[in-house]
Amino acid sequence: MCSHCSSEKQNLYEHVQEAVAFLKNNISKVPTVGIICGSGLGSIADTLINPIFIRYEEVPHFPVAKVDGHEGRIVVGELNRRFAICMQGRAHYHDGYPLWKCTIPVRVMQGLGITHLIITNAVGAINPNYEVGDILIVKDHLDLMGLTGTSPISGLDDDRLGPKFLTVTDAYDKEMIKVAKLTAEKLGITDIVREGALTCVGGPCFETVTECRMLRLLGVDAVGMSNVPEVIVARHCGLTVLSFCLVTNMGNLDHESCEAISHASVIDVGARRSEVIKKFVEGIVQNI
Ligand SMILES: O=P(O)(O)O[C@@H]1C[C@H](O)[C@@H](CO)O1
Ligand SMILES: Nc1nc2[nH]cnc2c(=O)[nH]1
Repeated sequence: MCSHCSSEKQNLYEHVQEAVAFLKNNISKVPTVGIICGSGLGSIADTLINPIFIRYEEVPHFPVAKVDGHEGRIVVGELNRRFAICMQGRAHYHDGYPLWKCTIPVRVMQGLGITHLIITNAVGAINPNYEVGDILIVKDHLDLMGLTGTSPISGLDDDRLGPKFLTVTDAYDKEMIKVAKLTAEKLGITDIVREGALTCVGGPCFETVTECRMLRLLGVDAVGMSNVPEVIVARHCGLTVLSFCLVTNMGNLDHESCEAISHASVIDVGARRSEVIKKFVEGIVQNI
């Protein structure tokens, strides 16, 4: 790690407080719900009434989103009689940020007052029974990055940020999952809603056939390049979490039928599902 990054990491708590103080000066009310929008899912923020926009670049110590289709701004506003804060886009590990930095927005939202966080992302399906356009409610994860030494909470050594060791077997809140499933029933979309296990890889390469087959053997249903580290940090700072993914492509499990995956097609699937996803999030927020 460069000396600049290590001093930034050592001062993470203070930096989060500075970002919180900056945003408190720009936001009139305390948000209670946070939402992180994945690739192609930025339109979730359009559901907020009387929105205020703040670009990530303006917020001290915030990591800046670098991927196309990630607007890179905070949107705050009313959502179903709640005051919500939405991250319209995120920074990824493959953008060159360490995971403790990618996840600063989670800590900042907690510092502002949210209690519940909805984390979304785009994923490739590893479970061959899934289909493009499905919504996957995450009930567990395989933290490949953490298992191999790249956890967003390693080396923080600051009790003010959270405990040194963390249980994540209960990370995916059962009540929130129940609310999400009930919302799917009310919307009549249970045929496209799945429940399963997610893994996050560093990217930015989409997986090869051999990699997808390995992930299938490891028992995951979908693979993405985000979400899991944010869930870990959200639990580290005591938030109640719901995580769901949009299946934007099938993982390639077979050399013969192998298809190229592009970021443009990922965004396109998100755009095509945007109305359903917006109603899904609105319904969930109404019932938490
Ligand atoms: O922000 P998410 O994780 O949804 O972004 C996904 C993963 C890669 O950054 C990109 C691939 O298309 O979209
Ligand atoms: N790792 C990974 N991330 C994705 N995000 C959207 N599709 C994919 C995929 O196939 N693999």
